[in-house]
Amino acid sequence: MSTHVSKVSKLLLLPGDGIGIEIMTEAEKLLQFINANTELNLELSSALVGGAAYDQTGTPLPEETLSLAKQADAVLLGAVGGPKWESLDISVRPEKALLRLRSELELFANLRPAIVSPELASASSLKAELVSDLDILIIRELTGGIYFGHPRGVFEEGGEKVGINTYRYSESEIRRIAHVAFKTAMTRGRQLCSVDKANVLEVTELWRDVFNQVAEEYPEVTLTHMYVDNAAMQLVRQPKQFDVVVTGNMFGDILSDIAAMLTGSIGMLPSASLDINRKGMYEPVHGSAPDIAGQNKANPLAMLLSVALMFKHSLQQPKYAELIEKAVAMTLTQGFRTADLSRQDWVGTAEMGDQVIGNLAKLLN
Ligand SMILES: NC(=O)C1=CN([C@@H]2O[C@H](COP(=O)(O)OP(=O)(O)OC[C@H]3O[C@@H](n4cnc5c(N)ncnc54)[C@H](O)[C@@H]3O)[C@@H](O)[C@H]2O)C=CC1
Ligand SMILES: CC(C)CC(=O)C(=O)O
Ligand SMILES: [Mg+2]
Repeated sequence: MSTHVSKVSKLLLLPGDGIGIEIMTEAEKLLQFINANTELNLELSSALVGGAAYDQTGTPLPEETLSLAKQADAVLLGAVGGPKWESLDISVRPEKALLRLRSELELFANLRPAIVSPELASASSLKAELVSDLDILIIRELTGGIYFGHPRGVFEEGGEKVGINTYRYSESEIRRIAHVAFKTAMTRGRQLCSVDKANVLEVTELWRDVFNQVAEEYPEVTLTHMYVDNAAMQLVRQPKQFDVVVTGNMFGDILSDIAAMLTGSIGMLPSASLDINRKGMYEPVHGSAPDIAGQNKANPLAMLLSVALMFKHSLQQPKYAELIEKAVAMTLTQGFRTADLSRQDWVGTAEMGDQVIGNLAKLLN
């Protein structure tokens, strides 16, 4: 009998709102299956975040949730927000909780892979030949830029209201994301495209200068620069020209939703948000999808692929990341599709999750 007891990994599950709850149910099923059928020892706990937390505690990010997140080895997040909380002041809206979590956990590096499996090339918004075997990675700076800069707010000025947000990056913030981007590019195709708006925004002129300086430390990587408006166009014109794309917080938010459609659906794009030690939070790129919430229609694959990223980056178990990715690919090859990927014969959120777990079971045997 084996006496080996593997280290306990403490995972915090934050379902949040809308379809966040449904897709997290599938992630939890997957994790419980792994716990019961492998040598891994995963300790799962859940906490409130977003609108659900606001309704129960009066704040979208209770101190208890933040403290559990800081103690966890990794955090999984579903999605936050929805029409119910849209009239609240921005300072207490569910989305603010997400920004604060990212900031408090210092998760400055957000990796958003857009990978097109051959089975889904026909589901893409582009012609299949433009996207088949596409594998690009968008790296988004996640704790700076216009979502965090000060001053911010709505002020009285000259007898009218003026709304202000500030696009701010320090040299050190740019340098640390640049190192992540260059190091990541070294592990892939060694092509790094930095996206900015340096023709009009001084902050991104600094961004470009710092990237050029850091590039000298990575001579094997080819660095190019592109303006964000062109990058948005190029992503849908010829996406395979990109390998790794790195950009600031808001540009990365927008470009990753565009990249999602190359894969067929925003329900396919996972993400990893990492701190300097690769401790992280893992969440799909999409939001709480109020239009389909509670209908068993959400695609859970972005969430399940985020679990795979967690095994790869925070738990140092690349074998399980690969197994989950394979189980997802098998499920697609078998023809299973949620409603976002197929007009007919689609399966619900729970059935899709069950199929992935069934395939994982086959791979483990
Ligand atoms: N990370 C997060 O928690 C995010 C939260 N939000 C919040 O979510 C709420 C809704 O935002 P929207 O702008 O509508 O963006 P969204 O990403 O929630 O939905 C956009 C569209 O994509 C569809 N969709 C999204 N995820 C899907 C999935 N897994 N399967 C199938 N279809 C899916 C939705 O049905 C909708 O038609 C807002 O309150 C917003 O602030 C938005 C983006 C990210
Ligand atoms: C609260 C938003 C910034 C969330 C979002 O749209 C994202 O992270 O992609
Ligand atoms: Mg977004």
